[in-house]
Amino acid sequence: MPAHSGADRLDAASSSTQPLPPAAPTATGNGNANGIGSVPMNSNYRLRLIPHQNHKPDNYDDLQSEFTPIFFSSLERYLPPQLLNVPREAKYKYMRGILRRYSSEGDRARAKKHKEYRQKIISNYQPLYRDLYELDATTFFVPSFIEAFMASDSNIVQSIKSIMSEPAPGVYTFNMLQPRFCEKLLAEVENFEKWITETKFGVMRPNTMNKYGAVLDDIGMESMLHKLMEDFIRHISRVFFADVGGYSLDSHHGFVVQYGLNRDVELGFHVDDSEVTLNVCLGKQFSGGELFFRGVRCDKHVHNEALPEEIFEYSHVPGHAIIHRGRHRHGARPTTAGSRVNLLLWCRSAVFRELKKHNNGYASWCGDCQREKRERLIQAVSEKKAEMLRERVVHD
Ligand SMILES: O=C(O)CCC(=O)C(=O)O
Ligand SMILES: [Fe+2]
Repeated sequence: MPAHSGADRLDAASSSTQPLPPAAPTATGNGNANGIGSVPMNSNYRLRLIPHQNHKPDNYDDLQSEFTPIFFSSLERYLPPQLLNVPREAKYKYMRGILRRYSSEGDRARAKKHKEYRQKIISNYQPLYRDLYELDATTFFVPSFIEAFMASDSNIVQSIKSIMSEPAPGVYTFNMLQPRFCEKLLAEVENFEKWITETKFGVMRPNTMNKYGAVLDDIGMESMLHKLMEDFIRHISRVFFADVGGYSLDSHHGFVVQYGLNRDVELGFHVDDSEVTLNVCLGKQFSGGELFFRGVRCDKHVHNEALPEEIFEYSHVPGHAIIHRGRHRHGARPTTAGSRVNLLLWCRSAVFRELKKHNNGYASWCGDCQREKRERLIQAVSEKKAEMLRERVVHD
């Protein structure tokens, strides 16, 4: 059964990063640490289930490894306490041992190819604005966004809530990016597109649903976007999305999508390969392009009809962000005039994915799982009641 009628194609909405259904691991090798970092592994290699939140990991950018450096800085927080402060080389060897042990030959070959692909871009593409490649909160973000994260530990939840609107359950919006930052990022993306055309470079698009768009992680923005996730998005996730990993977000897929004349027109109905998705409109001027939402569902219920109260439409505003669970079914209406470019950050949690494997098919965040559970409870209560009544009749 289609998720809802009309032109939305939940079943056709496949992407290299998220065929639907079933949710599949990323095919782009872009930093998904699935299956690692969450459980004791064997007597030689152990990781903690809960990360050391206050530990500041080392930087592994300069190491020549078959794995992306961000894997190591993410994984470091899960090291056993006695390994947290040993020399970087020792931590690196330990973590590389884990990664080698728990990744298949195929995974490693794909990761190696992807690394070479990135290397090719980074050594040939000349960025337009180098200052975009390192996170600088004061030039990237509007003051209200920065201030919300400066509150003390005891006030941070209230402070984050104070800049958010919740126009529909589980969908939050807030002002985030400065106009000048949006302009520069748009120009950088245009510059990259120009380079692709001139050099005829065989670029990989963010997913198979887009013919246009660029993976920002591939052009050198991976560590900047990782910092965005670690320093800001994880805190938001802790407040609003505790049921899908909360603060444990530890890897991401960062990209832009482009719509308009000679670009993509719309985006079919889908779910993201993420626990939490941040979507920020960069501009420029456009008509249409609204996001439509149809409720949060697990794999088992992903094609079920939406309830009327789950139907929600959102109009993008340049500079403003929308954040939602990756499993919140959605799509984008046609951009009917002008040009629209959005920045997407699909944030993932290895711990959440590991724990999800053991949830016996019940997803607390899925609207239909919740309804089924409620119905089972009501059924059980009424059976108990009937039994008690029968007993009373016998007694009387
Ligand atoms: O066009 C948009 O704003 C939505 C993009 C989106 O949902 C995605 O890339 O996963
Ligand atoms: Fe999406």
